[in-house]
Amino acid sequence: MQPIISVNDLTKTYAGGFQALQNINLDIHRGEIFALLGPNGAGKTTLISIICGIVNASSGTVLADGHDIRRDFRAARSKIGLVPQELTTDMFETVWATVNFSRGLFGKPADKALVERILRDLSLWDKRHERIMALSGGMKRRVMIAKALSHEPAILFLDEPTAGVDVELRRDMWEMVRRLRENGVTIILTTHYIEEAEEMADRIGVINKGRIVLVEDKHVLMQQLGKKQLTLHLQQPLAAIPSALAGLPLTLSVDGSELVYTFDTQSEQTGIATLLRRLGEQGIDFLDLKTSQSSLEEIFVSLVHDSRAAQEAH
Ligand SMILES: Nc1ncnc2c1ncn2[C@@H]1O[C@H](COP(=O)(O)OP(=O)(O)OP(=O)(O)O)[C@@H](O)[C@H]1O
Repeated sequence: MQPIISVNDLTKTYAGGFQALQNINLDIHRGEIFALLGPNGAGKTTLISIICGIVNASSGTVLADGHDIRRDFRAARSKIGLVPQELTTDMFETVWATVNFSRGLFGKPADKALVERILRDLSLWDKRHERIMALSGGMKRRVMIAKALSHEPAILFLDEPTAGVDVELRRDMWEMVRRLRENGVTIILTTHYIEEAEEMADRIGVINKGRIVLVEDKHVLMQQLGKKQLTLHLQQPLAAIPSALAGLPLTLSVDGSELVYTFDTQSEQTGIATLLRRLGEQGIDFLDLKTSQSSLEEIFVSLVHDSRAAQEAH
C-alpha cells in the first residue's frame, strides 16, 4: 500500500546556517500511530512543520496522500490536522466560533453536528460559549485539538501532546487518539516520553541531531531494548564453547578469551545464576565480568535522561 506520507531526502538549514535536518527519509503507513521520539532540539518540530507546509525545506520532497506539499499545497494541507506545541488561536473568540471558523478555513461547508461531536468528545461542549482566554491551560489544548479535527483530516499531527498536561488530560488524549485511529485516521505524535511511545505507537522513530537514527515496529524494538550482554573475561582461553554449556545463549570471542552471554532484562529469570553454576562445574574461571546494553538502549537511556532533566527543570 502506498504510504500516506512519504518524506524523501529532506534537509533543512535555517537562515543562520544551522542544519536542523539532514537527509530525512521516512514513510508513514496509512492508519498507523507513529511516535517520533527525540530529545530537545532533535528536529521533531522542524520535521512536522515542513510536512505541514509551515516551514520550507532546503531540499527534498514530501508527499501527503500523494500530494506534493509544495506544488500541491492546498490538496496536501487539507489532508492534515496539526496540533502545535504552542497555542495559536484568537484568545477573544469563543470555543464554538473558533472551531467552526477553523473548518471554514479549509473550505469545508459548515457542519454543526460534526463540530458538536468533536466538542463533546473533547469535553468542551459545556465550554462552547466561553472565550478561549477564560479557559484553563488544559482546556485550551483541547481547543487546539478540536480545531485540528474540524476539517476531518486523514492525518493528525500532535506535537508534544502531553507535555505539561495533567494525568486526566493525558488519559483523555490517549483515548481520543485510539478512537481516531479506529476511524482510520493516521496519527503522528512527537514526544520525549518513552512511556508514551510505548503505550500508544505502532511504530517508533527516533530522531537525534537532525537525523533519523531508527525506525522500528514497537514490539520489535521493545524486544531489542530488553537485551543485555554479560561479558566474562576468562582466565584461560577456550578453544570452543564446552558441550555442557550448549543451549545457553553464549558466543565466544575469536581469541577464545571472552564469553558473551545475551539475556533478556524483561524476563523474570536472566539465567545468570545457572550460567555461573555451570561454569563452576566445568572449572572455567574468569578474571572479571561486565554487562553492556545494546546501542539502541543507550540511545534510549540518553533520551530518558534528557526528558528527566527537562522534567526536573520544570
Ligand atoms: N527558526 C529557526 N531558526 C534557527 N534555528 C532554529 C529555528 N527553529 C528551530 N531551530 C533549531 O533547530 C533545532 C531543532 O529544533 P526543533 O524545534 O525542530 O526541535 P525539537 O526536536 O522539536 O525540540 P523540542 O523537543 O525542544 O521541541 C534546534 O537546535 C533549534 O534551535
